[in-house]
This record gives sequence, C-alpha cells and structure tokens, in this order.
Amino acid sequence: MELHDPTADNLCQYLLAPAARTPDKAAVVEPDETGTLTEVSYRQLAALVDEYTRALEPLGLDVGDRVVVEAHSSAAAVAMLLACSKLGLPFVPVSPQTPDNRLLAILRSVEPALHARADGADRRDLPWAGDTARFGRSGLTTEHPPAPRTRRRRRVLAVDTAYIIFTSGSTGRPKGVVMSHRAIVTFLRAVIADGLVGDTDRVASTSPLQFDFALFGIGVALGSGATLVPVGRENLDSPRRMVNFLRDAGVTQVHGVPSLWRPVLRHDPELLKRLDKVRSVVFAGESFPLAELRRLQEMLAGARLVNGYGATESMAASFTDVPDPLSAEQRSLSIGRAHSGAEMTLVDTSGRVVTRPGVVGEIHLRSPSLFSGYWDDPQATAQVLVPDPLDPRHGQVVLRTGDLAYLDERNELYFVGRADSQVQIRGNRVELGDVESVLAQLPAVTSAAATIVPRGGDHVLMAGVVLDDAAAPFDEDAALDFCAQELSAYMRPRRIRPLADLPLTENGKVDRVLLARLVTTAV
Ligand SMILES: Nc1ncnc2c1ncn2[C@@H]1O[C@H](COS(=O)(=O)NC(=O)C[C@H](N)c2cccc(Br)c2)[C@@H](O)[C@H]1O
Repeated sequence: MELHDPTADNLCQYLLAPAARTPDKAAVVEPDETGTLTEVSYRQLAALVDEYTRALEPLGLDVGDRVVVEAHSSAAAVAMLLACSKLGLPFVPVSPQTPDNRLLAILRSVEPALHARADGADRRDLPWAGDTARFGRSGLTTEHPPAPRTRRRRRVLAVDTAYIIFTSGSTGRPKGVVMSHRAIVTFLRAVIADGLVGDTDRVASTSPLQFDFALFGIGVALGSGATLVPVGRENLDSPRRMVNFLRDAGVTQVHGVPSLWRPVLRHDPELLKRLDKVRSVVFAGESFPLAELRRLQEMLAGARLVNGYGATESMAASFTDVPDPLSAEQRSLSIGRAHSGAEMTLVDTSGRVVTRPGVVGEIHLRSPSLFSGYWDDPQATAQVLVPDPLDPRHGQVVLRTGDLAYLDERNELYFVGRADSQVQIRGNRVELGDVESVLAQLPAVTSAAATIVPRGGDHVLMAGVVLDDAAAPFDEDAALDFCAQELSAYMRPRRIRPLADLPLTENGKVDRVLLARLVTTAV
C-alpha cells in the first residue's frame, strides 16, 4: 500500500533526504551510555526510522492517529518523530520533565493511539490506561499494543498533521498548536535558503523536546545536511560543563533561549573564549537583555548573533543579525523583517495598517507556514487565524500574533511586548521590558524582571533583580532612587527584591507568574 506520495511535502522525507546524498555524514552527535560522544550517521538514522516504522506498522494505526513521544532530544527521539511522520501519525513531543498533571491533561486532550517513552524516561504511574511503547537505539517494543482499528485513510498528504505542540499558554489551559507537513517543511526550506545553517555546521540544540525550538534545531540541522548536537540538561547546569561539552562536540552554531547564557555570563564569562569553533548563535523566545548580549558578543568575538522571533503557530517569523558591535546607545533589538516567503504587517487598534515609523501596531504574519489551528478549539483558532486586515474578501487568513511592535525608518520591526502583557497601572500603559532595561543598568544588577501584583483593587509594579555578587548587600533605596530618575512615576517598581536567580518556565523563559509570588513573599 502506498504510504506516502513521494512528491508531497513530508517531514520524514525532507529530513532524511541527506541520507541519499551523504549517508556516512554524522546526522546526530550525542553521548553514549558511558558519556563518550558518538556519531550517528544519516544511514544509521534512516535505519532506525525503518526499524521503528516496521514496529509501528502492524499496530494498524491510521493517518491522523496521535503518538505522544516522551523523550529528551536524541538520535532515537529524532528517529521516532520521523517514523511517526512517515506513517502520518502526528507526534506530540513532551519532555520527561513534564509534570504528571500536565502530561495527563495532554493525554486526555489528544487521546493518543500510543504513548511512546524513550528508554531512560522513568515510568510514571499515571491514571491513564492507554497504549504504551518504549523505544531506544535497540528498537521499539509495545507494552500495551493498541487495539487494531479499521484504516480509513490511504496516503499521508502534505496537509496532514506532522505534530501538535502544547504551549504553556500565557493565559488559561494549554493549547495544542497543530502544524501540517506542508507548513513545517515550507518553513524549514525558507530558513535554510536564507543561509542560517550550512551543511558544515554542527548545531547544538539546548531546548526540551516539548518546545518547538528543539524541533527547529532538528529541522534546520537535518534539512541542511548538517549535524545535530542535542545538549542534555546535565550538560547545561554548570558553565564549565556547558562550555566543555560544546567545545568537545565541535559545535559551530548554538541554539537557545537568552537564559541559557545567563549563568556563564555571570559567573565565568571568560570561559566562552574557549568556544573558538562557534560561528553563530541563534536565540529566541524573549528579548535578550542588551547588557548581557553585549558581554556575549565580546566573549564570542566575531560570531554571528541572530535574534530569532516568532511563535509556535508558525514556528518562527524572522531572523535578524545583532549589529556588531552593539553600540551602547542601542536601547532595543530589531526583529527585522519576515524570513523569505512571509511578510509581517502592523495593524493598529482600529484595524488600519501601520506604515509610519514609530507607531505601535500588532504584528500580523502572512505565511504559507501558519498552523492548521488549535487542537479541538475552533473558538481560540478563530481568534488568531483572522481574515486579512488589508482585504478580507480574498479569504486569506493571517496570524494575529498578539505581539506589539513599531517600524523604524528602514522599515525594520522592533518588538515592544505582548498585547496581553500591556499592564495598566493607574490607567497608564506600562511596558515591563522598559522597566527591566532600566533596572539592568544598575551596576550591581546582572539581570532583572518586573511584574505586576494585584494590591487592593489596583495593581502595583514589583521587580526582582539578580546581583553580580550574590553575597553583596543590596541597596534597595539606591535602586529605587535610580528608577525615580529614569522612569515616570507610574512605571516605578514599588519594591525591588534581590533574587538568587530569575524564575524560569519549563522552556527557559522568565516566569512572571512565579516572580510575582517570589517578590511578594520576599517582602
Ligand atoms: N526574539 C524574540 N524577542 C522577543 N519576544 C519573542 C522573541 N521570540 C519569541 N518571542 C515571544 O514569544 C512568543 C512566542 O512564544 S512561543 O510560542 O512559545 N514560541 C517561542 O518562544 C519560540 C518560537 N516558536 C521559535 C522556535 C524556533 C525558532 C525560533 Br527563531 C522561534 C512571541 O509571540 C513573542 O511574544
């Protein structure tokens, strides 16, 4: 039976293409059980995909049946994602760190035909009676095979779902972002055509598998015939271990959220000078505080630093080189313009397109790589996949990102913040990023985060700071005076609390909900 149309866009087909051209090239470099770095060639990866496909096929799963894949990023995990793609089984990646309740919510929402866990991911006694399997470099074994079902589909098409990523969803219950093969393959082709990664690169990916930054690393590394170097948490928890791992693996491009660099920049920035093979860094997920970014630029002299902007609903939207050097006057980073094949348009609150520089509008993304919709949530989908604001008559939908930005004179975009994080303090719009960039200018402060906490029917601004020298006493009054000079009254934090570290989400972004709890209890 013809499983997939060889001419259609399929994630497995696209990412294994190098196996035909350069079968013996390393597809993945990862530590083996003894911790020794080993290379998995494209041929070996393709063989593992075949082995998993042969094990999955007899289960009689139908195109569109979901498979939850619980694993750290690894060669086996990549092979599992590709085997699912080959059979038209949308994969739902979750990391072993995902808390039981969240995994349970995802299992109950997507009702997968199979929950496949990588060897080493420890067992959870979940109140979920579904079908499970285990997989690793030695193969795939089903513990509770799914009951055979009648297949209704004959082929895997480009419009079929490749994966569903559950975002933490800044508000309310997690939403499943459904991405088709065509969306993700078109996006990867465009980004690789723009020259972000070349086939001589060794791409280090540091995000957990449930964050699409990890899928991005897999996609651009394999799609360009380069080598993927997944970096496990055990190699990220100390600056020295991280630098040694990246150096030993011969990494040339590092992917990670800004917080990845915070510990080494704070404790031992000189270590970064040992990364002489690193030619480029791609960061994404939130704004990179400029003081820290300048320090990173100094340490990785000559490396290309790329500000990657975008949302899971299209994987990403733009990749913008950080100016080298980053001048001291520069106050914010550009998110440039959309990658080739896409376009970002600013729309103001009355629905008119913004073309004048300096005027804030909401970014609307026009792209062939938009998601299909939120899993089982047509209402939430209709909120963000909206008719083209320029002319709804075409029937084209665009992604309403919820992000605010303005254009400069060269028609480049500057990120201002999330529309839903526009906090109102006594009726004034406050941009938390502005407060944070002032706090980060305090000499003793290495990084800062601001948030609002409800107080007696209104909201007050509170801030947390991480000090260069954790032992030094923090002079809150001096810091508050500095804010009084730099910030208008309604933007001044009520309290500024020293913290050991900024609280982070599972994906490594600043967790402002947790921050609010920390700074209020620390009062
Ligand atoms: N570079 C920035 N400056 C500032 N604010 C950013 C940046 N990148 C995001 N954001 C914010 O994060 C939101 C989206 O969050 S998300 O859906 O979890 N996706 C992400 O974070 C990651 C994103 N899918 C991604 C994945 C792979 C490569 C790239 Br390149 C980007 C955006 O809507 C923005 O508000």
